[in-house]
Amino acid sequence: MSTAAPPRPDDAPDDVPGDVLVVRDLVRRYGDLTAVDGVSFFIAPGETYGLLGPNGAGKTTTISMVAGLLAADSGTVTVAGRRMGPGEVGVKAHIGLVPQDLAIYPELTARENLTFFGKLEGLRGAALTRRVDEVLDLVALSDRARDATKEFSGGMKRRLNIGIGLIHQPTLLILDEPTVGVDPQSRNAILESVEALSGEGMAVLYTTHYMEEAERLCDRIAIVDSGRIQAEGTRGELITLTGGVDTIRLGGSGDTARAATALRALAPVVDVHAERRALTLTVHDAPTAVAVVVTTATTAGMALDDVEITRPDLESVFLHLTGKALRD
Ligand SMILES: Nc1ncnc2c1ncn2[C@@H]1O[C@H](COP(=O)(O)OP(=O)(O)OP(=O)(O)O)[C@@H](O)[C@H]1O
Repeated sequence: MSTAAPPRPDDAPDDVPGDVLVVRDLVRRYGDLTAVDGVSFFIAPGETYGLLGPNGAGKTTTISMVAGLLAADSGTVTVAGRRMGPGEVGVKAHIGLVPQDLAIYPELTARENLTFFGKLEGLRGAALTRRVDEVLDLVALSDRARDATKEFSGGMKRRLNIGIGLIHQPTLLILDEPTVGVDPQSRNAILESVEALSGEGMAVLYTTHYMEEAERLCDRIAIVDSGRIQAEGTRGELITLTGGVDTIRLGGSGDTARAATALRALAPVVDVHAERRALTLTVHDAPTAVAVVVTTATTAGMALDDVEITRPDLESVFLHLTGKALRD
């Protein structure tokens, strides 16, 4: 299905000194399955980088290797200039990992949980209290700080889980599908927290299978499938891979055949598909072209009752690159 060449294949990333994370040629096999198959990317300070792909694409396996929880079969991970390797405690101190599974104590309050994990990270006294307050604020749980977390909603527990990952002020925050199964209010709070952290200069590695989240949060996005980065870039760069054409659907009655002929002659129009009561056009830059399209169709004798513009999104990019839908 894929026709366009990906802008950045899995060869060496064009990282620069000062990048928070540099991943080169990571490979991880489980028996015959290559779960991660030569993944390379980098993240600059203040950048949010997304791994967008369906379940089983290899996202969790990749971040487990980045966080030093899982050994790679080959490839390297460098965080804040230091190579991840066995026993590399110094490197791990730069990383805040927020796993999919919750790691909180239900009998403790939110504040007690954060204090406990803060102590594990070596924080004490006033610095610890100050950091716990900051984190409670960041994940929007200040007003529930004294409540036992067993009473929290799933979304609030997720937010606390993120707070725990942040307690030691990591340079790199890794979030593994942090909004799966949470209520819309918590989801929004999570997305706002990530935006705030990024605004403060934190580098974020964000995995998701939600296109909308990748589009909203990520400066650059890697489209991941079958253990490989199929394409990488900004949202705009990725969308050009689909050919960059939009769709305008004209619904109505009248002389659709004559309208189709007139529309085909317009410069922005790539193709016209005619049905009895509708025309579907592929066009360049639909928002600009729509006025002349409507005028031309009307002048040719079509009475319009509906005009709909569809622009390609990351879902279209994924489909274009892999031949599959992002969500089954
Ligand atoms: N411990 C393991 N043993 C065997 N196979 C595994 C193991 N962990 C992951 N896999 C396989 O590796 C592939 C990638 O899994 P991974 O969890 O990294 O994907 P993912 O993109 O994070 O998806 P999900 O969001 O569902 O976790 C899948 O085919 C999965 O079944």
